[in-house]
Amino acid sequence: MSLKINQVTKRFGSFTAVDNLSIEIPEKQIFGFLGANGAGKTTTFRMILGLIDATEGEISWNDNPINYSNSDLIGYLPEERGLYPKLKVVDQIVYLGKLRGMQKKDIIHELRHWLELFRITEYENKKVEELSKGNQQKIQFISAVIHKPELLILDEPFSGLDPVNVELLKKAVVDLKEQGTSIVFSSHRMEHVEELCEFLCIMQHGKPVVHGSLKEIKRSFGKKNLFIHADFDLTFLESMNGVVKFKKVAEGCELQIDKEEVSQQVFEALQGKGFIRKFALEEPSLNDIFIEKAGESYE
Ligand SMILES: Nc1ncnc2c1ncn2[C@@H]1O[C@H](COP(=O)(O)OP(=O)(O)OP(=O)(O)O)[C@@H](O)[C@H]1O
Repeated sequence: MSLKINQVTKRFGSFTAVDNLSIEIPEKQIFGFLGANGAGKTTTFRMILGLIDATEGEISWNDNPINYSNSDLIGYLPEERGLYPKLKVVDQIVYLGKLRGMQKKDIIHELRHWLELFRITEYENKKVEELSKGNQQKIQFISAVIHKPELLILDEPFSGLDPVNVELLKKAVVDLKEQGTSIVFSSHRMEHVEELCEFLCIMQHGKPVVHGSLKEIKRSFGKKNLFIHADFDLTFLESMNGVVKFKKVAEGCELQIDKEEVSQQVFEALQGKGFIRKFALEEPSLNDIFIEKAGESYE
């Protein structure tokens, strides 16, 4: 079971928004779909959902094309949130659940479970417009998962949430994955992707520039980060061979080095110069990788 996007292109007139994209999204995983503004993420989501047609190529779920007969297997949190402001939360979710073919009593049961999980049981009978933006977003999330979809697509699920609510939603996403849901989500916040995703794809101008497992992507990037805190001036490291980036920070510096062995040379160069409080070699962050691979249009 997996989502297959096979040689998919989407053109709007002469503009190509998605350019011959082929990826397979593994089942029961959380897959990160990343890219700068305008890279083609939402367009891809809309094609997966069948809201717009691909100009070329096919998209399938478990080897079946996605159409009206199986679209209930998918849940979608759109980037442009859309709830009915005048409806009560309960009426809103019952309405959406019924559209998905559910019975009212099952919808209410599921809704109460989610309201409890999100700590907003008191809003069941409130109108959507009376809720804060963050709480409305939780209701929108509930509307995407109420029918227990096999595949859940979340477009920027954490935007506009405070840190406590980000954690609540992250936990909900991880729990759904553990229960067997396949999840694809887009985010501009690399730390969320790093924490949640085992697999990811970074898009640029409609094409994937990085694609695979997070571990493998980090390993193959080659460069590493070196964090040094010392009570003497470290500026001389900037011109060392193998040092790609140098950033001065309050307690020392952060270096990007082009291979692991350079850390040994840096270590030797520091000897006898004074007291070193920290010397740590770390994997590149996803943010480093994103900026190098897709940063051009992000800046
Ligand atoms: N209906 C449309 N007609 C014309 N161009 C469109 C249409 N929908 C999207 N585009 C263009 O396609 C490109 C990709 O847009 P898309 O919304 O998929 O990007 P995105 O990666 O989701 O960006 P963001 O991070 O800003 O949400 C953009 O240049 C956008 O202007």
